[in-house]
Amino acid sequence: MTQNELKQAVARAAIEYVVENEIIGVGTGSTANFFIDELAKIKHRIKGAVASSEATAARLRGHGIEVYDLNDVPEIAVYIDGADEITNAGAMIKGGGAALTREKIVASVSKQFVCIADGSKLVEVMGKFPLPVEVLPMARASVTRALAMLGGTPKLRLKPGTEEAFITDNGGMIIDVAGLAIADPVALEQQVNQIVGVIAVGLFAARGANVCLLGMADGVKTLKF
Ligand SMILES: O=C(CO)[C@H](O)[C@H](O)COP(=O)(O)O
Repeated sequence: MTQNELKQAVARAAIEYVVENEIIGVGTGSTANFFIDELAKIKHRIKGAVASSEATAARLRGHGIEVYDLNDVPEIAVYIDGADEITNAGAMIKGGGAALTREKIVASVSKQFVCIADGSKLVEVMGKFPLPVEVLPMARASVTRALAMLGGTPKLRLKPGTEEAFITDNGGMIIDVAGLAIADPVALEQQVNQIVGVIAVGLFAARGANVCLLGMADGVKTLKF
């Protein structure tokens, strides 16, 4: 099976977690895109969705799914999103698609977080995937220095094919920190959150996943945390 087929399989399996007549939290990335395409098939069974990025909002609307402003939605029954890495305790690195801040906000008001990922994302210790940190542009240099003190190698994310900084949906920049072996994800999440100028860190540990649907060659494996 290709990686895309594994992603499609978990996207299909995630439909079982969709709560009828509710507003669904929807993540960002290629796996989330497969999920949106599956969600479109049952759109008459949901009220609508809250999107974690402009790209996700556009794809949802393209399928005729109503997109709600989070400010008008006090609580979300379930949030479904991918991950760049996930541990067998449900902690994740997210933000490869630069949507980490909105993803974290939507996840924070969701009763259940269902992570959908191909099996290659399951790791014992996170950090092989560079940790994304969204920062206010004026704090780019000071946050980079502070992140270097944590032992990794921070690097400003650039717009593909250019020397210009990548700008997020929120007007922030992303610093990717390579070379961290994350022994204590909750402690590191707290530490990075305390750096002045950080908008959000792509470590989802204090609030990790409740369920992970992992796409494996022999089928979808469900992990519950
Ligand atoms: O956190 C994310 C976007 O900010 C994605 O969930 C993560 O990057 C995984 O992406 P994909 O499903 O394309 O492998």
